[in-house]
Amino acid sequence: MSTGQANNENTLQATIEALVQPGKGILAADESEKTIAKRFQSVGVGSTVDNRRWYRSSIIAAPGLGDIVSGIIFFEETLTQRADDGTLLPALAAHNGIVAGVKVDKGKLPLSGTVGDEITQGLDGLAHRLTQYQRHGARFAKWRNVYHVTATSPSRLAIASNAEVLARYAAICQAQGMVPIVEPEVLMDGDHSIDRCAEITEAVVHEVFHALHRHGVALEYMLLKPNMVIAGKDHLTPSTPEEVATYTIRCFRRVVPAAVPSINFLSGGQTPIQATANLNALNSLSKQPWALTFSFGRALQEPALDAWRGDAANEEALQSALVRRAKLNGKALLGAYEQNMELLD
Ligand SMILES: O=P(O)(O)OC[C@H]1O[C@](O)(COP(=O)(O)O)[C@@H](O)[C@@H]1O
Repeated sequence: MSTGQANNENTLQATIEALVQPGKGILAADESEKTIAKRFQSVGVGSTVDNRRWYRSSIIAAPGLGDIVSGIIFFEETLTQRADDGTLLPALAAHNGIVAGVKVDKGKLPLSGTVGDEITQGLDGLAHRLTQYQRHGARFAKWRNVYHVTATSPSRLAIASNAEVLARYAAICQAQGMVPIVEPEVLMDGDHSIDRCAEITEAVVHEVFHALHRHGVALEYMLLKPNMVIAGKDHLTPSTPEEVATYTIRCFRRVVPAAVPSINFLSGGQTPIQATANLNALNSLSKQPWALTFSFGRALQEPALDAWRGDAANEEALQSALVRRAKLNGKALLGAYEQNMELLD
């Protein structure tokens, strides 16, 4: 092994140790411009550069957040923004005991040759961008692929080509000393059953690990950010936490190698309470080879956005709503969350 490779491995290992800590998870605050505009609109706020800067600096600085959140995924723009007192936001995160990462994909496009499938773009120039992100303090990266579920989708082509792209991204990150978060998201949109979600998730994640192997990605130095196995939002009967836990664990035991240190679930449109209850059920089963934790976006931020509603005077309420939700998820990591905790302050 060359000295460069050994240095890289030491860097990757240090980042994994900072991110994968008992009782902690990751906060996803990397909404693209279109997505953050939707989230802000839901609480009557316009998505200006300064509103995004102010809101994100408030969540990053939330007192006590670092006790439950080991890392925050930033959107590119956030890396170079400053808090009101002039502190750069990655430095603010470090000050709160939190590692900064960054979303590096460039969104999705229709996948030619398919009906309704999409492919994520952003590989061109990625190595160069990573160097810049690292200079701004990012130590890990995230790339999201999406898979729509219908009776005939996703196609084999979508499963194969998205896996290839995700593996190339992960290999480029590791070569630069950045830990990749690998996110294949089987969407919850639709009326499909939990069995259909399990079938697709198993095929998708299996293909992703096959591609990661082909590209020589070291599984010890990556994190997986998948969907939970759950029925579609419009399915007649919603999945119970016990069903979600049983199906999810069965699926991932089949296709995720034990070398992966941690599975950090996305919330995917589950309500905050539902996501916490499901995470709790996942951690109530027998011990698994990987940590089972969160990398929630909406399920952590919804209460904070609601408390804020665009008024700076609500900063304390925003921050305490976020930390409260994070703490409830912290309980879920121990399998110690109970629904009546929602009523407590
Ligand atoms: O804005 P985009 O690129 O569509 O991403 C949407 C969001 O999906 C996530 O990957 C998962 O978020 P959720 O937990 O809200 O499903 C976030 O990291 C990201 O902000």
